[in-house]
Amino acid sequence: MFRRSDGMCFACSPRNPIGLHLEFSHEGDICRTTFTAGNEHQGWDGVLHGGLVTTLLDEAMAQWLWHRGVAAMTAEMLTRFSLPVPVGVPVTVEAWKEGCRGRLWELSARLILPGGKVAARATAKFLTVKENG
Ligand SMILES: CCCCCCCCCCCC(=O)SCCNC(=O)CCNC(=O)[C@H](O)C(C)(C)COP(=O)(O)OP(=O)(O)OC[C@H]1O[C@@H](n2cnc3c(N)ncnc32)[C@H](O)[C@@H]1OP(=O)(O)O
Repeated sequence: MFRRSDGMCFACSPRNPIGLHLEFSHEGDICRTTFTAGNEHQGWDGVLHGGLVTTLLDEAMAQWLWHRGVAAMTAEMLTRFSLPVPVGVPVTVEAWKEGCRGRLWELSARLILPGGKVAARATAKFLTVKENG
């Protein structure tokens, strides 16, 4: 059993002082957010840390599910980093469903740079979990 978020989600809570403060919109089958990384988010100079690229993709997929009333946890995730993501520019992250079988959900996500190039892609499996409120 997992408790509902107490509002301190690192990725999406507006209350988390060190969080990413992501806000999501939903259009058809796509869940979308934008994010501009700061210097505090970099690994290599000027480049968003890969772990945070994965966080953005993971959260977008989780929010696709959450928006539809599905409480699920990431059980497996594969990320392909195709291009460095520069800090200081707004990037777009999109997620969508690939399939569902019982408790198992398969989703994909991508991170798009200004100009339209895809810098990272992910596929993930989520498992529905029980919430106790
Ligand atoms: C306010 C806004 C908030 C917004 C939303 C909240 C914020 C979201 C945050 C982003 C999302 C995250 O990062 S979540 C955090 C990162 N993830 C985690 O910490 C998860 C850690 N793992 C776990 O707790 C667990 O392994 C679970 C819950 C994922 C699954 O455990 P379980 O429920 O006991 O299920 P289990 O018996 O292991 O598996 C059930 C069935 O699924 C199969 N199965 C298990 N894993 C896989 C897999 N990767 N691929 C295929 N199949 C799998 C098993 O073989 C089994 O098949 P069969 O025997 O039935 O045939």
